[in-house]
Amino acid sequence: MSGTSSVLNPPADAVAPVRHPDAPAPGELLGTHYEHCFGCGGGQEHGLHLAARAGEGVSVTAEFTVRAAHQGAPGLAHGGILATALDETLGSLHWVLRTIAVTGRLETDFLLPVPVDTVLYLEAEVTAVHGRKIYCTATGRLGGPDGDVAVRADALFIEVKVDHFIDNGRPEEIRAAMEDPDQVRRARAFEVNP
Ligand SMILES: CCCCCCCCCCCCCCCC(=O)SCCNC(=O)CCNC(=O)[C@H](O)C(C)(C)COP(=O)(O)OP(=O)(O)OC[C@H]1O[C@@H](n2cnc3c(N)ncnc32)[C@H](O)[C@@H]1OP(=O)(O)O
Repeated sequence: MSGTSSVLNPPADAVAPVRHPDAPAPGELLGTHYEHCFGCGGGQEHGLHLAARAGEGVSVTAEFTVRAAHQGAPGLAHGGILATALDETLGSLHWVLRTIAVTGRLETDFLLPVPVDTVLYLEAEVTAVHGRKIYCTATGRLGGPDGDVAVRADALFIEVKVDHFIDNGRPEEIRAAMEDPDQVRRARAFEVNP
C-alpha cells in the first residue's frame, strides 16, 4: 500500500473534530444534499444513489450497490466510480459537522476488485480539523461492515460558504436550486455554527 502525502497529515496544532449538537442521531439516514448529485441524488439515473447514515462521533456509514452502469472492466466497478463513492461518503461528514466543505485532495488505495452487484460498505470519519481544513479517512468493505477492505482513502476537505456554489455553479442549476426552499434551507443550515 502506498503512503499518504504529507499534506494529508494534520499539523501538530490541529484539533479533534467536534460532533455538532444538532447532528443527526447515530443510525439516522442522511438525505441527499442535492437531488442531482451523482453520488447521492435520486435524480441521476446512473448515479450511485449512495445512502449514508450518521455514525458515532464525527463519522458516517454508507452503502453503495455497484450496478452494470458503473463498470470499468467486464463485471467490475470502475475505479473512478469507487473513488466517487469514497468522496461522497467523506462529503456526507458535513451533516455531522454541520459544515459545508469540498474535496481539496483525495488519495485512494484500490486493494480488491469490486464486482457488479456487490454492496460496498463504506465508513468515513473526520480525524482532525485545522482552521478550514478537515482531515478525514474512509474505507469501503466487501461482504459486510466488517468485511475485507476493498478501497480506502485519505482526504482533505476545505470548508466553504454557500457562496462557493452560488458564485461558481452554472447559472441555470443555481437558479433552480435557489428557487427550491428545501435546498436553500438545507445549505444555509450548515453555515450556522455555534
Ligand atoms: C443554493 C446552493 C446550494 C448548494 C448546496 C451544497 C451542499 C453541499 C455540497 C457538498 C458537496 C460534497 C460532494 C462530495 C465532495 C465533492 O466532490 S466536492 C467537489 C470537488 N471539489 C472541488 O470542486 C473543490 C475545487 N477547489 C476549490 O474550489 C478551491 O481550491 C478550495 C478547495 C475551495 C480552496 O480554495 P480557497 O477557499 O481559496 O482556500 P485556500 O486559501 O487556497 O486554501 C485553504 C487551506 O487549504 C489548503 N488547501 C487547499 N486546497 C488544497 C489541496 N488541494 N491540497 C492540500 N491543501 C489544500 C491550503 O493550503 C490552505 O491551507 P492553510 O494555508 O490554511 O494552511
